[in-house]
Amino acid sequence: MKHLQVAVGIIRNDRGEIFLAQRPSTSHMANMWEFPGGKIEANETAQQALVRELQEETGIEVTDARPYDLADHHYPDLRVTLHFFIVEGWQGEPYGREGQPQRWVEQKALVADEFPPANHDIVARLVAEAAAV
Ligand SMILES: Nc1nc2c([nH]c(=O)n2[C@@H]2O[C@H](COP(=O)(O)OP(=O)(O)OP(=O)(O)O)[C@@H](O)[C@H]2O)c(=O)[nH]1
Ligand SMILES: [Mg+2]
Repeated sequence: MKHLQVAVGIIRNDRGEIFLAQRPSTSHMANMWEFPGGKIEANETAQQALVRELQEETGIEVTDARPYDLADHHYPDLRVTLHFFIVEGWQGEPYGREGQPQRWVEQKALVADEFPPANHDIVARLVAEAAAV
């Protein structure tokens, strides 16, 4: 089975809101909400892929990102390892550069069911940490 390594950015602003994008209707996990990101190429570190993907998908230049968590998931047709980063420094203003709908959501108001199954534990962790503040 194909196994993808994926770099994913949890972009958080100073109001504690997180940037979400909607996956295209024709993609894997169509129409689900996601943290922007994409596949790590063979010649890249996870961090390099993160910077490149956020440039391509949201137009921002990442200046501060730190590793947050890893998630492994087996979809019926595909295995993914997601490398999550918390992104709290960037230049520019993120937007759906590939035309995808976007929204900012308070961290404590994230809803796991809106995300692909591979994200569920991470979303639960983010909500729990927001509630603990
Ligand atoms: N970007 C992103 N991908 C995720 C998340 N959760 C999750 O299961 N994935 C899965 O990770 C895989 C790769 O992500 P992707 O489709 O964004 O990759 P990419 O930007 O390189 O896509 P491309 O092939 O169109 O260039 C997909 O199968 C997608 O369903 C998430 O929160 N963000
Ligand atoms: Mg992507």
